Amino acid sequence: MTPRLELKSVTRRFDGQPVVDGIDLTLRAGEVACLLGPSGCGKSTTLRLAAGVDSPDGGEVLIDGEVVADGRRNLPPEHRSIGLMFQDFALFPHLDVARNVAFGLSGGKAEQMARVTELLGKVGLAGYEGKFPHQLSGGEQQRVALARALAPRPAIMLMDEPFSGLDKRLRDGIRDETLDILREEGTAVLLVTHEPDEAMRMADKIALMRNGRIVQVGNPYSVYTKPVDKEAAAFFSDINVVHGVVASGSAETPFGQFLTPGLVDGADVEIIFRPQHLRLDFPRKGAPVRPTVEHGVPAMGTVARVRFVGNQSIVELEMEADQSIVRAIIPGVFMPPEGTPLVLSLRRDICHVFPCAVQTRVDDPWLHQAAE
Ligand SMILES: Nc1ncnc2c1ncn2[C@@H]1O[C@H](COP(=O)(O)OP(=O)(O)OP(=O)(O)O)[C@@H](O)[C@H]1O
Repeated sequence: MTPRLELKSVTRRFDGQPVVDGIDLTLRAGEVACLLGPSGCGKSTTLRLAAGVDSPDGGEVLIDGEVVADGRRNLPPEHRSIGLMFQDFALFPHLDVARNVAFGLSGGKAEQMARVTELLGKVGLAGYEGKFPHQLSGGEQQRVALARALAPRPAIMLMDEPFSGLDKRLRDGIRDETLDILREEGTAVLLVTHEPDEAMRMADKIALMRNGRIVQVGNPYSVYTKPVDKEAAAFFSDINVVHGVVASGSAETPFGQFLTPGLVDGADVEIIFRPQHLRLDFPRKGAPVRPTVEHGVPAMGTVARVRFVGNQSIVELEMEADQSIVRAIIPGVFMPPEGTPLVLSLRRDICHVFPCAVQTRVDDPWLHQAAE
């Protein structure tokens, strides 16, 4: 099936610097894709190139298989069958809700009003036709903006941080409703966000960006559980880092050995894991701490600090082996006193082994089997 939107090696430079640096991305009918990355990595510029409000220096933008921009020509946004929603969704203040929604519609008056009524119903604003933007809350304005963007039945909706102006409680609800409506309308969506939670919640596909490039693409589960590098792992949550040095195909750490195939002896590696994956147990008197295939070697640590944050407890521990600090997130209330000795264990299959920067990486960087 021809993708709805395709970016091929798209490049954009400002002042000679590549801000979008050879991006490849496809968006299929009905798909919701997120461009996710830190501030300044080039997400909005990529979206603007897809929209046609900016033109690429190199590469191609295709819509339904037709080249709409390639560095020489640039089809304007109004001819691309796209809907746009930006953070500053600016409704026309002097037009009522009905006329705001009908703004981009062609056809007869009755037909236009039928579509307006249909969409206002969908966004939960039936009967709001005659109100003006200043009479609406932020959330209601956002819904009108969505209805306006959807009115001409765009094949693609391009959204740039559209929910960031809304307060958090409102945001979650509107985000879900928006997604339901977009799916109902069958619109393909490219959404820009710097919030991993938002991307995980909304996207079928996440394209993680850094310095103008896409460093990883996949569904939320694979991007979260199989990060391509330490930065990709750290973008989604706090991480713990344990160091090791390669000797004969594995690295020794306080949690036992980790396999490091393809890395030369003497190479520094980092073993990455998320705090919610660290298991804590009280030591059993007289029972020795035994390694298992699944968990490797348990390590000893003592509680350095505990914070209770409502639905979970964050426990900082000092590792006995090297006095480094690791963090565990335990659901519910777990508040052992400072200085309590605990046994720390770690499932091998959720750890990621990466060589430290500047070394060459092997094919399967998230390798993590027990070496014992
Ligand atoms: N018209 C422009 N002229 C010069 N530099 C620009 C222009 N537009 C964007 N930039 C620069 O390009 C870089 C990427 O900007 P962009 O807005 O695409 O990033 P972003 O990932 O969307 O960031 P944010 O999440 O903060 O919106 C930034 O350093 C920005 O200053």
